Amino acid sequence: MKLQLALDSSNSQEAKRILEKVSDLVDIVEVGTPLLMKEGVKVVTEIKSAYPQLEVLADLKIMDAGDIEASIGFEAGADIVTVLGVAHDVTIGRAVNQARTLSKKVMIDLIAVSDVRARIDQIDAIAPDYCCVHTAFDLQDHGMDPLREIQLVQSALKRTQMAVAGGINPGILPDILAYHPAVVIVGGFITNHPEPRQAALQIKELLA
Ligand SMILES: O=C([C@H](O)CO)[C@H](O)[C@H](O)COP(=O)(O)O
Repeated sequence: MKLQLALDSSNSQEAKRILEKVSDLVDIVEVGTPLLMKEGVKVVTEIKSAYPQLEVLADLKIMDAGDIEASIGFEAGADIVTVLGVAHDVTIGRAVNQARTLSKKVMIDLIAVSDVRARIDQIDAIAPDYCCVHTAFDLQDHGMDPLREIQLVQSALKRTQMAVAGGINPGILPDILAYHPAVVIVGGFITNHPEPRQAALQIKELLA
């Protein structure tokens, strides 16, 4: 099981300071959407060259032009790019083809997919690398319970591995781990913690 650290700060200096403290504890570094929007894909290049041993994910949340936009992330140095599950199948397919050509990976983000039961089979048929059950930032204080969706997705996926994201902390993590996700994505619990390394160690202990 991999730990992905989501760097969602809109300031790359701050994001890099946190990464420096925990880089040995994580498997995948996510250059988050706010950071990409603010500073661009050059941050992906900078992080990949500073930490070549880590996988770097560019959270591009691609919605159209799957091959063109995936290439932008891959050419910047990303090992993985994200594509929205609400995008058309052809968009997902083009991003996945681009990833296959370059020996890279695609993670599909299920954020805002209304009928997950129906959509998950269609996405799995395209065989991206990961499919992420994602509780949106904006819904995290709305009492959302991701476990039903995690169970549904885990039981439906045949060709694709499951990732889980959105407000993950040590309170909910044991319940999530019961469904054996391939990737656990943690952002704010680590990055907003007064001691990010302590927070990451707490998560690592639970993953072990
Ligand atoms: O993808 C994310 C969100 O949509 C903002 O772009 C976050 O990286 C993801 O939710 C993980 O962060 P936390 O919810 O703070 O753990």
